[in-house]
Amino acid sequence: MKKLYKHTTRDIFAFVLEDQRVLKIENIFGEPIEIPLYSVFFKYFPAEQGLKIIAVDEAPADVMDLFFQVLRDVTGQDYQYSLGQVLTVELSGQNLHSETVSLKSKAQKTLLIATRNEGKTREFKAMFSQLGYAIKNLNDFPELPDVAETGMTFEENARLKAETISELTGEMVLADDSGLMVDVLGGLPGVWSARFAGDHATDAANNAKLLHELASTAISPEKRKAKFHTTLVVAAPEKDSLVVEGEWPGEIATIPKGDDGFGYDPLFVDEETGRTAAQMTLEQKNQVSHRARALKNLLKKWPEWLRQ
Ligand SMILES: O=c1[nH]c(=O)c2ncn([C@@H]3O[C@H](COP(=O)(O)OP(=O)(O)OP(=O)(O)O)[C@@H](O)[C@H]3O)c2[nH]1
Ligand SMILES: [Mg+2]
Repeated sequence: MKKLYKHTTRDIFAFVLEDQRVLKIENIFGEPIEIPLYSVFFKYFPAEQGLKIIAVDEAPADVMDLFFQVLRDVTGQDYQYSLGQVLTVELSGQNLHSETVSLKSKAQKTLLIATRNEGKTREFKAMFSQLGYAIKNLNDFPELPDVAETGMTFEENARLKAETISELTGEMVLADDSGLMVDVLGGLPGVWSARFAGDHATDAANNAKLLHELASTAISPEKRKAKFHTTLVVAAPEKDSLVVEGEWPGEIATIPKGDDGFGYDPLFVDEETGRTAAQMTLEQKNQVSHRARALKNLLKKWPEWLRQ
């Protein structure tokens, strides 16, 4: 039996079920779906014996309704869902036709991030693997130039990095410009975070300078309020770039704590938990960080932007 679920407003989309098993997911032309549009929302990870579907929250309500209709048919279970939640559904091997395996390679995409910072890249790799994307950075392309960060704002610098590399490669490119903003320093080091203690400064030198700057002026915790900021820009040929932001509130510790992370992580205390970012695992930091929040905002807008 072949069952067609036709999307009400986007008629390129259909889910095809055979004998109540997920046989394949294809568009109305019978082609396997490999467009990234909804793969951002619904990701199919064939586990060894089954299929794991992760639905990220920001799909339009009518798409979610369709998705749940399919899930109910396939599993016989009623899944509850609320906005802001990430839903993971695992279907057992017997429910699946082996053809689903080919979906993975079709859906697997690579995204180039215009950064040479391996700390950022590690975080993006973990976040994007949830969405079925592999990540490359500029260290994988030694022939590509360093883009000078001559802007005065995070957005200007992120645009410079994303748009320059996209023009040179002809590919869609994501760039991150981020930094630490300390209240009592009027938002510094800000866009100069990587260069606070001078060009090519080490993380240790930047951290030492920050502690030095705060030593006399900011004794009490209220005076040490700060936030991490990220601006993400996605650039692609012939498109206006997509720009989103994310912020993480906290304060600056008086001594470094923790060994994980990079940059100012040992000095940045998360407002909620009182732990420094370097005392968090990668997974914990990726739940709350400025970068994670910016990515969440990106996912809200990305599919619509890709369709334009
Ligand atoms: O402790 C930290 N945890 C973080 O999560 C974080 N995110 C940013 N930063 C700091 O801000 C600079 C960004 O500057 P930035 O965006 O120009 O990046 P970058 O120069 O290191 O690499 P690139 O992406 O430009 O190649 C970085 O170097 C760090 O000092 C962080 N510090
Ligand atoms: Mg930089």
